[in-house]
Amino acid sequence: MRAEAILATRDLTIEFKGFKAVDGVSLNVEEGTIHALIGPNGAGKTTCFNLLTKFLTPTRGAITYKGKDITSMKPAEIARLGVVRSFQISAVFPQFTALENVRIALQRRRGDSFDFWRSESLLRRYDREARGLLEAVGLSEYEKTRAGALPYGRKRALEIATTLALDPSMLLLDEPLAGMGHEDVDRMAELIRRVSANRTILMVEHNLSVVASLSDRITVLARGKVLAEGDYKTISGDARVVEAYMGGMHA
Ligand SMILES: Nc1ncnc2c1ncn2[C@@H]1O[C@H](COP(=O)(O)OP(=O)(O)OP(=O)(O)O)[C@@H](O)[C@H]1O
Repeated sequence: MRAEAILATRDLTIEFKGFKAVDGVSLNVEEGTIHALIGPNGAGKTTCFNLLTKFLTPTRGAITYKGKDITSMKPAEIARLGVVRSFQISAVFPQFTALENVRIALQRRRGDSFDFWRSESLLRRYDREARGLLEAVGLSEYEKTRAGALPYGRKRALEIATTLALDPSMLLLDEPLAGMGHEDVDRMAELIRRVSANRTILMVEHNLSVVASLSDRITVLARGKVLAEGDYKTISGDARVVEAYMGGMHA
């Protein structure tokens, strides 16, 4: 039996001066799954992602989260509902340590004041939870390292930790593996799998082998439209998908 759609779009469309970058997309992301959005360059993945995360406003169509219409909400409003975009929203402060960054994110979730220079004792209360999150993303040994000094892959893991600090029920990941070497790719893929427990994940990702191993469901976009949808076996055996990727793939 199929799970319920937690995030859904209907006829989602955005036009830039008459050009439809996303054209009539209807998506159903099921609760508790890892759902990937893939497609050749220029397919409309980033634009679609920006629509879902409310960084762009659609020309037409609707987006619902848990049955609630979120089409005209702002990123901060959907974050309060539990839909959080990693990387862009979860800014990491380079001058603070990994532990401090997670503490600040926890403080933000609680809505405490930002004047952390005055409230060292208050922040100590978050230490235990922050350490737990650092451990969850494999960064325990880096807790005292300034975020700016972390190696690239570790920095992105820290971004995941600061996002998890907001306790999202749905995590939207924009190319989580971009720019990573093999070792970091494996580590991040494992991390995504781990944090997907009790959560829904939607990710735009170019690394097809990781998409294949992680995703429960994949939507293939091409020229702004949904070309195919299904598990990896289904979409990789679809001649239209193979054709759309020819010449445009960078996995
Ligand atoms: N603000 C904009 N104004 C005009 N055209 C845009 C705008 N944003 C995106 N486009 C166009 O929409 C199309 C889809 O772009 P988008 O970046 O969403 O594709 P993508 O699938 O994410 O590509 P890539 O894999 O290269 O990142 C492209 O042709 C792009 O040039």
